[in-house]
Amino acid sequence: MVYDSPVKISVLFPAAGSGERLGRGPKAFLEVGGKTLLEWALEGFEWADERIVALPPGAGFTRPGVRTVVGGPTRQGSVFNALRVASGTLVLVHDVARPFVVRAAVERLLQAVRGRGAATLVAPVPDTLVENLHHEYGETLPRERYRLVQTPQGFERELLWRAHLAAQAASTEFTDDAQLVISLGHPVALVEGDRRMFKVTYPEDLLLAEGLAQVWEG
Ligand SMILES: Nc1ccn([C@@H]2O[C@H](COP(=O)(O)OP(=O)(O)OP(=O)(O)O)[C@@H](O)[C@H]2O)c(=O)n1
Ligand SMILES: C[C@](O)(CO)[C@H](O)COP(=O)(O)O
Repeated sequence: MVYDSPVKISVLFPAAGSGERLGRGPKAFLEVGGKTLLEWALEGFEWADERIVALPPGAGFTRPGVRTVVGGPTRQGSVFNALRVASGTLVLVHDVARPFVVRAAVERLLQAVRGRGAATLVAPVPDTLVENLHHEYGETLPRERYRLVQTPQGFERELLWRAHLAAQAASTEFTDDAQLVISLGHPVALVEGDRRMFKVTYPEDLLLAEGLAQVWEG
């Protein structure tokens, strides 16, 4: 897609998860390096025209220039609630569970979204990849064929909206927005991400995040 003039960009932040695998309550309000994960994620997109956060039900958060909505029971539901009030031509969706936002990776993503209409950051698989065969070493998979999916993911807003409406009509649930768009038959470009944009998922990830926060230069 070629855009004649600068386009409005909305960033949606699903932040309504319960953080079960971490076991410390909703992750959005956990602190690393003296800031909550939500604050880290928002700061990474301060340049955006519009930022919309889907909060856990009952949670309060106010910040000038940031809109909030109530999240849904699933990540997909939370993104849907934010998307329905978004007004940008392009929309990025970014997990607040990924506090470290690498600007160069986001720039690469935006360039792909402008050209292809849909793109996601991905990272290589660093280790040998093996099938778990009832707790025994199964078949090894050719890791160069696989990628770990990161966020942000970016889309033309109209395309993502149609994908969410179709999934809702079919009662299908996906773990990310790329799969929603693919289910409409639209390809999603893979763009080199950055391993620092890891998802804080398990307790030990908090230690890694704390260490990275100490040396983070934005
Ligand atoms: N109902 C939900 C579930 C998840 N999320 C968000 O989606 C992202 C996905 O990350 P994940 O690690 O799965 O977060 P949680 O769902 O909180 O973690 P867990 O699955 O361990 O409960 C997070 O930013 C999370 O806040 C959301 O907005 N609404
Ligand atoms: C969107 C995502 O971050 C891509 O890796 C991921 O799927 C979300 O986390 P979940 O644990 O699947 O909810």
